[in-house]
Amino acid sequence: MQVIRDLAGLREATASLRASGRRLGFVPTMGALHRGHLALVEEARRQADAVAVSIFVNPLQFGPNEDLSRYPRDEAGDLEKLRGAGCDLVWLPSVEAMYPPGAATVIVVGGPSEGFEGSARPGHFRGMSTVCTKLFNQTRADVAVFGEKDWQQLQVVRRVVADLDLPVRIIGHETVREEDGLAFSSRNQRLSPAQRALAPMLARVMREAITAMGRGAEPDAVLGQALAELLQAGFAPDYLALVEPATLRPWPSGAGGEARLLAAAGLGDVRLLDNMAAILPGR
Ligand SMILES: Nc1ncnc2c1ncn2[C@@H]1O[C@H](COP(=O)(O)OP(=O)(O)OP(=O)(O)O)[C@@H](O)[C@H]1O
Ligand SMILES: CC(C)(CO)[C@@H](O)C(=O)[O-]
Ligand code: BAL
Repeated sequence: MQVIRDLAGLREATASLRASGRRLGFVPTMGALHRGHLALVEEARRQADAVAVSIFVNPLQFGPNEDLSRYPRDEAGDLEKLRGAGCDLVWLPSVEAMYPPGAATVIVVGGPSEGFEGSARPGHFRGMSTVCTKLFNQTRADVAVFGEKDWQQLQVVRRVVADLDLPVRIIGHETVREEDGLAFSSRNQRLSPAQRALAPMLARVMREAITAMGRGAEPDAVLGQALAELLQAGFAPDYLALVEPATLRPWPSGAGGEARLLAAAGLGDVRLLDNMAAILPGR
């Protein structure tokens, strides 16, 4: 496994892969890797001949009062896990290499970046879209794999790639969960034992709401009740909303079909995200 820290080295390594006719799969991450990330690496291996993973905690997608300085980091552990997962190349750029003095271009996305995480974290999707566009250009990957755990992010990336005609195919991979249902997330490490014990309730309440709505219960009433349960249990819920899956527009009242239920809830200073498909019967 090659570990590359400078752009010239990356260009050389990816050019030699392409010269040998191999298709490159790519998994962008912010490190502190867990089983969710490793599932994306396996998916990239299925989709391509060689796999590159980037580890870069992107300052541009964190707001001034967010957890950039507290974001978990474990480079040695990550490299060990990636070796075991059969990754071919790890791209570890520095902040200075990614954003040299004078850098002044960002990607601003409308549509699916509006609302939800876009409202809670102003500038987040601009920073995420900018770094992903740069990473796609730096690696010249054929395929990139993203987790459905960050559903809105996945839709925003698809929008950027379509709108800017970027020559990379985006694949979404289903959310990987702990046995108790909690979606793996690097930030889970920052939950106290009591918060960690409570955290799976978010997924459970979402599943129960989806079952009730699937049986015809009125979504507003079901989601209102679910929010109240989360609040009562000690979460600070931000949203629990049914949306049209690709555009993230509000799901039309009374419509049937496959909606997406999106949720974000604070537990201490950790923001938990989750989402699930919801099949609605229509009225
Ligand atoms: N549980 C999971 N299942 C599937 N994909 C995941 C999971 N967790 C993260 N990913 C995906 O891994 C990629 C890198 O994500 P990132 O490094 O931010 O990890 P994370 O666990 O989402 O961290 P965070 O705590 O910042 O949410 C993203 O495409 C993300 O959606
Ligand atoms: C895609 C990403 C690596 C861009 O920094 C990040 O948003 C993430 O880890 O999901
Ligand atoms: N996992 C999404 C990236 C972020 O929270 O900044």
